[in-house]
This record gives sequence, structure tokens and C-alpha cells, in this order.
Amino acid sequence: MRIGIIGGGAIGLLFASHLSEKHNVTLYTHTADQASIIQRDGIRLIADGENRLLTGIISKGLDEGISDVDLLIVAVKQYHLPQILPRIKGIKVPLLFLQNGYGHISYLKQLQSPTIYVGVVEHGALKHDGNTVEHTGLGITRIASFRGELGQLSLVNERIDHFPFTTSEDFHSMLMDKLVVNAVINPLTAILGVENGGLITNSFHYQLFQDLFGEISGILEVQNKDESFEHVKSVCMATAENRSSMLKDLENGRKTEIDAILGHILSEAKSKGKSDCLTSSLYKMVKGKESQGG
Ligand SMILES: NC(=O)C1=CN([C@@H]2O[C@H](COP(=O)(O)OP(=O)(O)OC[C@H]3O[C@@H](n4cnc5c(N)ncnc54)[C@H](OP(=O)(O)O)[C@@H]3O)[C@@H](O)[C@H]2O)C=CC1
Ligand SMILES: CC(C)(CO)C(=O)C(=O)O
Repeated sequence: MRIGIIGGGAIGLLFASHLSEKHNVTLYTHTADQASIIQRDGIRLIADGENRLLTGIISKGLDEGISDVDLLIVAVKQYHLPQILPRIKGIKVPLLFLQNGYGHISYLKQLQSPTIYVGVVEHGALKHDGNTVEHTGLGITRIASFRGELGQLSLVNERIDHFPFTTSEDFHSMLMDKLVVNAVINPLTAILGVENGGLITNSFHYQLFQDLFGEISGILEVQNKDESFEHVKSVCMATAENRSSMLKDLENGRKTEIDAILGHILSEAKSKGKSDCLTSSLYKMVKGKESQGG
């Protein structure tokens, strides 16, 4: 299959390297410089302490335009989407969006493609430089249909070593499960400056963790609160030594995904008339840090 991937960040590089084992991959980068490095040197994938060089991946700047592909994967951050959408609005091939949060859903209705999938990536990936990515946590990619038939997506039936896919029936609940995880763990770790496990092992942080979960699960009207709480806690413990993506973004002076995560929850709270004290305070704290460069 001819797969196009937009975005040469951690997830774009990770997907390009793994998918290139079985597919003809073209990676569309933001800068022409990054594309020429990948075109010349390939992508270096670091996993389990080993380095693998994947050549044969075509790379182009997105400005050059998108050639014929059978599937187009969008692997940019949610806040990059307004720049990308004009380029993919008229495209009719199946599209797969991999953003965290829920903010991207409101953009999808304007697209013309009859087949749109959304995915939740449970891998950890760290970009070292323009053509090097480390697979820091082996997980799974869950895919659900936003529009069109999921059965058409052959990726989910393939076996790619260390890169499994699975399907979910309902895109809303799939994204909500991940949203609750990111909404609780990311802002707290970012503001407290702790690794994920620190939210559980420090009793004061744990109280905040419980309070924030209580508020967010109320706003989102989570059905099975006990199960959802245990899930968030288990992700925290399984990734105890991780610095969350939001903490890393602030540490590196980058923009965070707070609008796609807590921003969405705040607008839900507003439309449902629910209390959002803690969520709103954390939102402002992250925005404040972000605006002063971390
Ligand atoms: N990293 C991880 O472990 C995980 C990430 N995710 C999610 O996946 C999504 C992508 O994350 P991640 O890969 O880490 O993010 P990165 O910031 O590493 O990558 C985003 C990429 O998009 C590129 N980009 C921005 N604007 C454009 C444009 N106009 N045209 C083409 N490319 C563009 C950026 O290029 P440039 O830098 O040159 O501007 C950058 O390479 C996020 O929503 C994230 O939450 C989910 C689970 C795990
Ligand atoms: C699951 C978690 C919280 C792992 O760190 C994550 O997705 C993130 O950091 O964005």
C-alpha cells in the first residue's frame, strides 16, 4: 500500500519507520531540510538499545504537494491542524488522524474524504533529531472510524513486529478514555514537575490526582468512574518513570496540547453548567508557564 504521513515529529518518524517494513511510505515534513536529510540518510530507529537504519522512505516537504497515496496519516499536533487542513480538505483517499485530546474532532466534518479514521497511539516515541526516533514504550495503536467503513483499513489485520494495531467500535469512547488519562496526568505532572509515578507515590499529589479525576469524570459524565479511575492510575504506574509529554513540552519551551486536552473539557463544563474549578486553574497555570517559555 502507498502510505503518506504528514509530520516528521516523534510519531511521524515512528510510523514511517515501522510501516516502511511492509509499505511504500512517503513522509511529508514541515521543512525541505528535514525531507532532504531523510531522503539522503534514511530514518534511524532506536529500540531496545539497538539502532536500525531504514532507507527507501521517500520524504518531501509538504509544500511540494501530496502525491497519490492509498492512506494518508496525519501525525502533527492538534494545534498544527489549521495549517494542514486546507491542503487535505479536498483529498478523497482514507485519512487517519493520530492526535491526542478531542479538539481535532471539530475539524473533521469539513473534510471531503468519505473515509476518516481516528487513532489513539499508546506507544512512546522520542525524536532525537530530524531523522532519528527512539521507540521508548511499546504499545498499540487503536483505530476507530469517524466516517466510513473500518473494514477497508487493511493495516489493522497486518502483523508488523513491535507495531500492533487494533480496532475500536466507537471513536468517541476510545478518544474519551485516552482524554481522561491525559487530562489528569499531563497537567498535574507539568505543573508539579514530577514523573508520572510521583502523582501516586506522594500522598499530597495523590489527593490532587483524585480531586482532578473526580471533577473531570463528572464533567465528561464518565459512566464507570471506578473502572476509569483504576485505568488512569494503572497508566500512571505503568509509565511511572516517564516525564509526560506536557511536562517535556514545558521543559523544552514548546507549545503544549493543553487546549486540545483541558480546553475541550472546559468547554464541555461550560455547555453543561458544571463546576470546573480545578480544571480551570490548571489550564491557566499551564498556559501561564507556556507563555513565559516553560
Ligand atoms: N510522542 C509520543 O510519544 C506520542 C504522541 N502522541 C500524539 O501524536 C501527535 C503528534 O505528536 P508528536 O509526533 O510527539 O509531535 P511532534 O511535535 O514531535 O511532531 C509534530 C510534527 O509536525 C510537524 N509539522 C508542524 N506543522 C507542519 C506543517 N504545516 N506541515 C508539515 N508538518 C508539520 C512538525 O514539524 P516542525 O517541528 O519542523 O515544525 C513536527 O515534526 C500529538 O497529538 C501527540 O499528542 C500520542 C501518543 C504518544
Ligand atoms: C500516557 C502518558 C501520560 C504517558 O506519559 C501520555 O500519553 C503523555 O505523556 O502524553
